[in-house]
Amino acid sequence: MYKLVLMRHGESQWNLENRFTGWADVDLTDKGREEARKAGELLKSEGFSFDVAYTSVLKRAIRTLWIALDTMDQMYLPIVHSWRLNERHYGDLQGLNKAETAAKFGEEQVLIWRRAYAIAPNPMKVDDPRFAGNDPRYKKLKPEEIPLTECLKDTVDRVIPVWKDGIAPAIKAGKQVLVAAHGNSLRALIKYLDNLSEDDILKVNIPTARPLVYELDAELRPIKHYYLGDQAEIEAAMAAVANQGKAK
Ligand SMILES: O=C(O)[C@@H](CO)OP(=O)(O)O
Repeated sequence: MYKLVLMRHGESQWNLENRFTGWADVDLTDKGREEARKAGELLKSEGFSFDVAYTSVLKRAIRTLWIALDTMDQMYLPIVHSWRLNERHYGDLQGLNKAETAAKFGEEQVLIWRRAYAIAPNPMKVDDPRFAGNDPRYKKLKPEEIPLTECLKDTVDRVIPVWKDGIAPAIKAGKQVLVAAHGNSLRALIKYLDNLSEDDILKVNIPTARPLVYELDAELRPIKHYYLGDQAEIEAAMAAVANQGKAK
């Protein structure tokens, strides 16, 4: 039996401000840093120790990983950064307030933009200053790999190669892997691992900086999964994520 730990980043500035984030490179709040520290404490107290970590190229996930590894006294770990683990690109919505968008376009429309499997928000324009093609960290990507918007299906398609070519072989080689990423890139991985239907993944909301343990069989099929920590707190944090798209 193998174990894999998935973790969303701690609270970011735009989580606090309730803004669509996607590929915007927003940092953690003080609370987010504290959440990452607590996650590291929890992992340490539960006896976890890792051999390699995977993360995105966005600082909220990277910093969460650094803080957790620092807390675990595992800063020496090799870290693989992959753009494929970035948050789902939110297209033209990036930067907008979720509640204000719900008040303007309706909660139902915002739920579609946030959680529909195959419907993406309107694309960003290539001459938009927010366009990732202008950012040096993406200069090695093929133009068609740089998103202007994504639905979760698009995110699944670009996350799976880093699973198949990086994370899965590392686990099979006996390495203990920690993945620090984002709400929707982790939902993409979870949809694939658990073979969830489009309806089932719609209801999955991932709380910030809560270690999610997957137990996997020899073929890396999930046996079970569970969050470490106070279950009532985790339930409340998941409900709070779901409610971010309400008009208030
Ligand atoms: O804004 C985002 O990029 C994501 C994660 O914070 O939000 P949501 O849960 O609305 O998909």
